[in-house]
Amino acid sequence: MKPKVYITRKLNDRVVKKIEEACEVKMWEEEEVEIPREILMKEAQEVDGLLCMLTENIDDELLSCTRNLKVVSNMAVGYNNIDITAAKNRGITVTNTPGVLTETTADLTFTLLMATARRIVESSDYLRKGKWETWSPMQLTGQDIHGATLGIIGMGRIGEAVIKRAKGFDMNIIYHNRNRKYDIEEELGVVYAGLDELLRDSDFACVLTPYTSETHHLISEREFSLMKETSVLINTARGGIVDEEALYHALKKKEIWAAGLDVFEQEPLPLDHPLLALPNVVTLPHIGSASIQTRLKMADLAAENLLRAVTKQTPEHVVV
Ligand SMILES: O=CC(=O)O
Repeated sequence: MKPKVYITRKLNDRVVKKIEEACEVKMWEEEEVEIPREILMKEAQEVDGLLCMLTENIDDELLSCTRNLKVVSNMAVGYNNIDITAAKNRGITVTNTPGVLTETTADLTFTLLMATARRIVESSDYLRKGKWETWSPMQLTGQDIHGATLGIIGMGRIGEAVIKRAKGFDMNIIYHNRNRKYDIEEELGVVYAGLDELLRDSDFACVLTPYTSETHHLISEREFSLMKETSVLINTARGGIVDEEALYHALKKKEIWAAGLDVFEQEPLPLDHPLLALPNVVTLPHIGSASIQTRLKMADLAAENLLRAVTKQTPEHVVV
């Protein structure tokens, strides 16, 4: 009998066909609508494998309803949506999709940094709203990117890829990480800093650390008070790492100059969120890895991880 799997969002036919060669597949057929919790709970009960998105909360309650589940294959590199300890205690493998999205997410991180520094969205709206009546010396002036100091908080694969882009702009690069990365310091000529020192010295502070209980609200009121009035915060990691209320106040009080955010504490971001009322915040709907090529590679890798686990082989990217 073929293993049973459930896919929590419509994936492209090619990937689904590949999974169907080895498995009995059911899928939530919607692309833009999340699977309701009660349907997911029901579908997860009998399956051997679950291929899910970062939008699904795979918690202890859900895992406790499953009878045959062997693997949760997350189509994302971040896995804060999954209770890793609960999965481990039940002997359920959890996999993710690192590597394939590194360069694409670094592209978006740098795009967001540049868009925020040079007020690109605000300037485009200015023109479209008919406000452009003349050229004037200080109109829509932003911050220079070239020669500025970039502080990277969380030095993993994406951080390294961002550094390579920043070097093309002659930026000075400092980083903070739980463990120092001497090889990267040597290879890329970047300098380690304590978090407070990094916040004090950076013109652009870029959050790229995983979201865990230790990094929850890592950047909050105290941290914003250390930053320069001209500095820009960029977050393309997870919303919960930055205390959004503190960020709002820091921007209002002009403790920092602007923020570029691809991720939020609550996603989708409610339209009445106070951050959306500020002109110096660039907001994106969690599109870090959203290139056609990369999203297809992520789906392939999530499928490969799932197939390996349900056919008793070791997947390439095991979290636990
Ligand atoms: O945010 C996206 C991911 O973790 O892959």
